[in-house]
Amino acid sequence: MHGYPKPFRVAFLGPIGTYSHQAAYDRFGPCVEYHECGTITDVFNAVSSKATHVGVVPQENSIFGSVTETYDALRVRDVGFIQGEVVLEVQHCLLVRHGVKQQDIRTIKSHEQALGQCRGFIAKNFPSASLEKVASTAAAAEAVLTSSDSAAICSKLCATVFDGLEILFESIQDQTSNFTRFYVISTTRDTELPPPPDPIPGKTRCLIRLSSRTDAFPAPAITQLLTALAIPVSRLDRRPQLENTRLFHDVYFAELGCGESDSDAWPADIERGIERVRASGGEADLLGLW
Ligand SMILES: O=C(O)C(=O)Cc1ccccc1
Repeated sequence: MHGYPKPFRVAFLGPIGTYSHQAAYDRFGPCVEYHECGTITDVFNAVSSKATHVGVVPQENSIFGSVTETYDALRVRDVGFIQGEVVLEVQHCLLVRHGVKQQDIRTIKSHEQALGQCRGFIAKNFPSASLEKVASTAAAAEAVLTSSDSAAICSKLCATVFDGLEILFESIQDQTSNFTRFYVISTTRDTELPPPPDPIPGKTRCLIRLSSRTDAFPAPAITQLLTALAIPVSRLDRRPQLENTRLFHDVYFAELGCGESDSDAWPADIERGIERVRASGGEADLLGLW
C-alpha cells in the first residue's frame, strides 16, 4: 500500500445518501475513511491519482442496464483495476420539501439511471413534468430542499440524511425487484483490500477490454477476437473508441466467469486467452479479476 495516505480510503459518488454510498458501506463498513466525489468520473480520478485506495462505481442495473459513464471511464488506459463487486437492492422513492404536494411538481430530478428505472411511474403520474438529470440521487434530494415545485427520485434514506424532506411515493421503479451492481476499483492489481464481509476463496470473474488493433488490416471483427479468446463470455458491452482513427471503431468489455472449483487455473487461462487475442490482431487488457 506504499504511496497511499492512511487510513484506508474509499471514494464514492456522493453526497451521503446515494446508492453508491450504501454499496461502499456494505463492502467496507465503519472502519475506513470515505471520500465523497461529485461524479463517477471523479471517483475514477480519485483512484488513479492515489487520493484513495479504492473507489466504488455503479456498473449495471437490472432494469435500465449498463452505466455509460463507468464504461466510458474504463475505455482509458491504466484506469484502475476491478477487485470486487457489490450488489445492492434499489427501491426508489419520490421525495419533496415538506409541504410540497403532488400537484405542485413541475420538475423531477435524479441521476439518469434512476430516471430511467422509473419511466413508467413518471409517465403515469407526472406526464408533463420536465426531467432533470443531476450527478446523483442524493444530489437531487439536496437540490429539492430549496424548491417548491420539484421532486427527487432517490433512496428512502435521503429523508433521514436531509432534514426537511418528506416521502410522497415509495417503491416507484418499473419492476418491484431492482438491483444495481457496483465495481470496486483500485489503482493497481496489487492494492491490498480489507477482507469482504462474506469472502469466497479464489477469484471467479474478470473483465477484459477488447478492440481491433488500429494497424491491423483487415481489422478483425469482434467475433474473431472472441473466438481467439476462446473463453465463454457472460456479458459484453460496447462503447466508441476514444482515439478514433476508423469510423465506428469500438471498444468492447467482456466479462467472464468460472466456477469456484476452477478458480486456481483461471488467471493463467485468462492470460493465455489475452495472448491469443493479441496474436490475432486485437488489443486486449485485463481490467479486473475478482
Ligand atoms: O445516484 C446514486 O445514488 C448512485 O449511486 C448511482 C445510481 C443511481 C440509481 C441507481 C443505482 C445507482
